[in-house]
Amino acid sequence: MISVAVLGASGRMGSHVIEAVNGAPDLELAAAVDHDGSVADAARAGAQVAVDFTVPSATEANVHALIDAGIHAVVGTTGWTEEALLRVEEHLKERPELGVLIAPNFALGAVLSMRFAAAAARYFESVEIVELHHPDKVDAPSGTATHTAMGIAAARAAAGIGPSPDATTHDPEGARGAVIEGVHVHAVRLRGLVAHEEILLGNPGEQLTIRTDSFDRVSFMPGVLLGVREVARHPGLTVGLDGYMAL
Ligand SMILES: NC(=O)C1=CN([C@@H]2O[C@H](COP(=O)(O)OP(=O)(O)OC[C@H]3O[C@@H](n4cnc5c(N)ncnc54)[C@H](OP(=O)(O)O)[C@@H]3O)[C@@H](O)[C@H]2O)C=CC1
Ligand SMILES: O=C(O)C1=N[C@H](C(=O)O)C[C@H](O)C1
Repeated sequence: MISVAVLGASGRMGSHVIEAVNGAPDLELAAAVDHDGSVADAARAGAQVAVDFTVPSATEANVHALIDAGIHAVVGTTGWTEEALLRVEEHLKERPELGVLIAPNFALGAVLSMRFAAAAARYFESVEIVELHHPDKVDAPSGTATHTAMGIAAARAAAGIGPSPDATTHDPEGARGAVIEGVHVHAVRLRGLVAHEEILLGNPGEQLTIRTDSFDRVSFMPGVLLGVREVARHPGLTVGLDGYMAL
């Protein structure tokens, strides 16, 4: 049995994770921690792995506290910067036996979309991303879109491809969206949506669209459970669930 703590327990994701852990024969729920609790509660309860679905402003401190407490971490919370990831990597040197997985998206379709987009990006002149989410989401662009853009940018740089063509010289309202490593990202917030992303790739006379849709948060649970089961076997920092998959 793996003993699991859930941070952000009463949130939209945390409540699904609790249900998924309770339904898994090889996992047991050690602690459900919310805003008024802390990582110390997870440690006192003997958790081996903690799952964090909290808020961008809290997640880094949670991960450092989990490392100090000797608890493996599976993190879905978004908002991570390169500097914050480096700080976690540095901290893990003190506890080389621990694993930390930070995954911007646990839905298998989204994980595959990111891989497909990076593979396709070198064959198309233009690429842009549209992410679409429920209006209660606090961060934009989404962690998934940011990770997708970074993967695309890395693939294009490795292939020696420059930025997508764009004649825009006048955009006082920022209509061309955020630009992440040269890739334009557009964020839609709409009641009724859960989590969706389209990667649009264009060449003269053709377009490839890669689209992933999470219609329900149950879509994230197989990936979260994979992370919980695998994290202790992957010491150090892993960014992206694809690091645990045979892709
Ligand atoms: N990687 C993935 O596959 C996915 C990632 N996400 C990401 O997960 C995060 C959470 O999303 P979602 O569940 O929709 O958000 P919610 O706002 O529904 O849930 C966040 C929860 O965290 C609690 N919380 C805030 N601070 C702390 C803290 N310091 N310790 C413990 N709990 C805390 C909040 O409590 P209170 O309300 O009292 O402040 C709330 O219950 C977001 O960053 C989102 O982008 C979402 C879906 C999938
Ligand atoms: O807040 C959400 O809902 C989601 N957040 C993650 C992100 O920012 O990419 C993952 C998924 O898109 C749902």
